[in-house]
Amino acid sequence: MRLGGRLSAAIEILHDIETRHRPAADALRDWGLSHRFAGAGDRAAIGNIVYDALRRRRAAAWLFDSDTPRALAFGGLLMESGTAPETLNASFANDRFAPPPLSETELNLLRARLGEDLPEGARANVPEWCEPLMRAAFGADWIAEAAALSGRPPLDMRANTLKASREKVLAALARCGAAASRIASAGMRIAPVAGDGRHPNVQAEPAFRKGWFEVQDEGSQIVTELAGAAPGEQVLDFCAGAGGKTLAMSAMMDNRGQIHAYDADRQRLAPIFERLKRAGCRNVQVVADEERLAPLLGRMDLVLVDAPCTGSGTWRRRPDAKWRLTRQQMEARLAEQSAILDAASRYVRPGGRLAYVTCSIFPEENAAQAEAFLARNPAFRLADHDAQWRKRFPAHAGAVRIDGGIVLSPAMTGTDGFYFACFERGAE
Ligand SMILES: C[S@@+](CC[C@H](N)C(=O)[O-])C[C@H]1O[C@@H](n2cnc3c(N)ncnc32)[C@H](O)[C@@H]1O
Repeated sequence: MRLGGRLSAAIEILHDIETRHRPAADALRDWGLSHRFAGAGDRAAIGNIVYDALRRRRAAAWLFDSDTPRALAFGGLLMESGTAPETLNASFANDRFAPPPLSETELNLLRARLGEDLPEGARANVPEWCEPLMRAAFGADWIAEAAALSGRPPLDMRANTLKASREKVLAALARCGAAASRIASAGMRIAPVAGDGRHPNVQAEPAFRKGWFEVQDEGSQIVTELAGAAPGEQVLDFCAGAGGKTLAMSAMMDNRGQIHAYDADRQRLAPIFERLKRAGCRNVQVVADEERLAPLLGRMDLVLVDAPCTGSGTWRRRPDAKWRLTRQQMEARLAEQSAILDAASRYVRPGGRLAYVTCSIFPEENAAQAEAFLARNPAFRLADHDAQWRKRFPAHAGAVRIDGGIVLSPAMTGTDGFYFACFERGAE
């Protein structure tokens, strides 16, 4: 397919996402299934146009004074590629699958707007109602932080040290362009794709099938390292889901001690069994019924709450979720977070710790939850996060924002946005 055909496909898929309120990944997959002639390269290029349009939706809409799928697709492509509008039009010549070229009116508007500074909202590319939340999180840096959340993400992996060192995995992945990541101790990174490229399918690599590594954002690896599960400890992973952090903790514990991996939603836990087997984790017990946690009350060295949240820190990877999120949904997550924190805290032994994690950058889900938890639960006190960060990552002192706990973000740490807070239960 030529660029024009790919752009037409992206417009069709954006239309599907907008009108049927579908997740972008589902709309792309369905398009691929009904257009089998399109090769992997075409599908990747179309996916890039769709995701770029969604990541920079407000800027694209401002460029065209319109938020139709056509405006978003053209706008995202022009901004990401830096192509001149006239050059794009010229590339449609003799391409019967190309969309109608940019009209004179559109060209005139673009000529004016591409030379102007984008207004704040368009530079930030977040929904209007989220702007005060971003300001509260990052103060004067909020636009730069929001803009970094609108970029393309890298592909991050974690070497599974139960089976292989990072050096060994990097050697096995040499042709994929992976390098050691900056902060996480077992992290590896493949840079964001450029142009119409795509990341290699690392899960098809023999090293993946042998369990030598997992795909996991570096931010997720960092917060798990901060939680600090140690060999021999008793750990409860209270929101284990598919087990991303369970697996990482098992490796940190060198398979010694015990992790109890619980999730309120059985379906979410389903993939964990296969993952544990492949990764060679032998110190994990999966628990699907809350009643079965009763013997653990007051006995855990560490309880990890990887809470359900708005996911605002992951908008680079799931830009469609950015525009679907509502204040009501956020309120629902806030209520869940405080209830889960209270429930999970009951399992911490005197002298033990409770780690709270979200993949959100909004203070209401983060520092405000931490503060409210401490006010409700005087047996706990906030850990010294600055000291904790410096101890764990001495080469990166000052790389993060301390807001009650620790804030990570694409602009500060080059990772997804995450929050980590640790509460220590007093010894009795
Ligand atoms: C952020 S996800 C967990 C991701 C997982 N820890 C990982 O690293 O792959 C949040 C999880 O919390 C679970 N959850 C929601 N409400 C819960 C509750 N009341 N108790 C325990 N888990 C809950 C959800 O089912 C979901 O799997």
